[in-house]
Amino acid sequence: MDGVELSMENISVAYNGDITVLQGVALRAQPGEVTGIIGPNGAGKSTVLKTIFGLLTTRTGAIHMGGRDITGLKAFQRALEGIAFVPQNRSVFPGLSVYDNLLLGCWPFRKDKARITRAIAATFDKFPVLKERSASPASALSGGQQRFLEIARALVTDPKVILLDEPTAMIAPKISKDIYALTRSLADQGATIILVDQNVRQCAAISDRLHILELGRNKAEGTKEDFATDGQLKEMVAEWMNYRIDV
Ligand SMILES: Nc1ncnc2c1ncn2[C@@H]1O[C@H](COP(=O)(O)OP(=O)(O)OP(=O)(O)O)[C@@H](O)[C@H]1O
Repeated sequence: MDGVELSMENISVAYNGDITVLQGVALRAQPGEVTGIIGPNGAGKSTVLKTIFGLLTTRTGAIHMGGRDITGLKAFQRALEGIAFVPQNRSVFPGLSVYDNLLLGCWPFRKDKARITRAIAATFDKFPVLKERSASPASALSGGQQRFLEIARALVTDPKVILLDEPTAMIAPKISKDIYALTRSLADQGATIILVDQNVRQCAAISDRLHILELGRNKAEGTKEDFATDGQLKEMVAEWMNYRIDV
């Protein structure tokens, strides 16, 4: 997987025209790395991912992908450029089969039948349980399997940048471990991963770089080592998130 640098500078976003949620947020994510975004409820973490994917309009600032300004692109164009988004809320189509759910993920290249065949075969190689359940309605899968289906559906486009919003929320610990391992391995294969997670411990464990948001603004950022060695950063997270990051 070939990732590319994804950056946002001075991004401000408002819901419904006047509820300003992000105020001048900056972020940089590199290929081969997991960039974790942490912060309290309502800090704007999900809004950052939705903004990168093009679901919300920016008031100020710019988003660059591989050095190219993508601020004006619509979501489907960003998908074609290689951004994939796995939203926080359940997003499988419950009445459709596993196969058809994956087929919908191929929508950006729907005219390229050969690519669709290759993409779904590769997905089944990576996720054998989805192959076994290919004809089952998605609703018949367990919660963890549905989560894997959502991630697999995002991966069929062979994305360069993968946005994951709380991928282990409401998922059993054993499956969560597999999801974190998959996230780490996607980065190790070269993808650029941006992970929003309430689980500070797990997020810190698999991230290379962390951004802390508070009330729609950047509060702190650094590598995992910075957070483990810089006394001020370490204390901030320890006090406020009730968790001490150690390398
Ligand atoms: N569709 C919306 N319309 C209006 N306000 C919204 C909308 N979605 C989110 N907000 C508000 O924007 C702010 C940031 O929300 P967001 O979901 O980005 O935060 P978050 O850091 O991801 O929080 P959480 O950890 O609770 O998911 C919150 O105050 C939230 O109430």
